[in-house]
Amino acid sequence: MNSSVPTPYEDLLREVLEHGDDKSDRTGTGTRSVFGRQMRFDLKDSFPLITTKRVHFKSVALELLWFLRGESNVQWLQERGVSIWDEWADGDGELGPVYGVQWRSWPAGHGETIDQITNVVKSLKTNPDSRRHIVSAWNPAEVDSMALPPCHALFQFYVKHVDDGPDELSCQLYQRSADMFLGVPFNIASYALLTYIIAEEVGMVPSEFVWTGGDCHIYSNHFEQVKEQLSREPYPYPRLIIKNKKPSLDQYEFEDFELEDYRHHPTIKAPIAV
Ligand SMILES: Nc1nc(=O)c2c([nH]1)NC[C@@H]1CN(c3ccc(C(=O)N[C@@H](CCC(=O)O)C(=O)O)cc3)CN21
Ligand SMILES: O=c1ccn([C@H]2C[C@H](O)[C@@H](COP(=O)(O)O)O2)c(=O)[nH]1
Repeated sequence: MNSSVPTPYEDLLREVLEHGDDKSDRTGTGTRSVFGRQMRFDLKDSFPLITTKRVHFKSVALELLWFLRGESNVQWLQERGVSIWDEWADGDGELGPVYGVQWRSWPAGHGETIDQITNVVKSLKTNPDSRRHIVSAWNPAEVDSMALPPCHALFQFYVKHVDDGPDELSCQLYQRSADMFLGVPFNIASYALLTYIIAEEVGMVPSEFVWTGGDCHIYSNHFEQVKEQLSREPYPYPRLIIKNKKPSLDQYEFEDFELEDYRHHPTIKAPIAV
């Protein structure tokens, strides 16, 4: 491995493969798993898009924009060529009250809803030192009506003040269940991008993304793919530029983001466990 490039993702992937416990799971596929791990990614000079295989950034970005628009129907994604949620949707493309709904319109009773994203942006601007910059997708009253209960369940922002410079914004995610090969590279890039977008919105600069995982697993039908991936030399991460600031978070489009110098190894295909 190239020692100058930090590889928290590949290190955890190797740990799960070599030291995880074999375990059955809901999908009937079988996994190897460890519980409770953390990875940290610097967002200051680079963007953590995994390089040891190709990660389709367009799908990541469009999925995040779909969350930020409060959507719960896969039609919006399908119209843009993204099919990653198709297996879980019903005949009308509906997923139930998943991420976007909980982020933007958490039902609060009496017909009222809570827009957690607007609230967290407001709290970052008006009370940066608060320890309550939290967004939760885990709504116990609604979990049973979701096509899949949220895996990336809760996140928190943190602001660091710097002499002679803009405030720095960090984000930590709690992911209760982590498909290390297919899901996690998407999840890391998605929350890194969210941190860039929120930082832009509140006039700060992105600092660090901290990923905390509960059940971190590799599906048994991904073992060969993981071995291939771990035989590869990682490249330095790319950089991300937000080309235009939008007046509102749900107005961003894929074309507003530019990935620079994404050098990566080839795609590795794998079946998704449904
Ligand atoms: N078992 C499982 N793992 C997941 O990661 C996952 C779920 N289920 N269910 C809900 C969402 C859907 N997610 C997905 C679904 C598909 C891919 C996938 O097939 N990725 C391919 C191609 C991506 C593309 O063409 O855009 C990959 O090679 O990364 C990734 C994440 C993440 N989530
Ligand atoms: O963003 C996501 C969404 C899903 N996953 C994975 C984690 C698990 O392998 C499955 C969900 O199954 P559960 O039985 O509900 O835990 O999907 C992910 O890694 N990232």
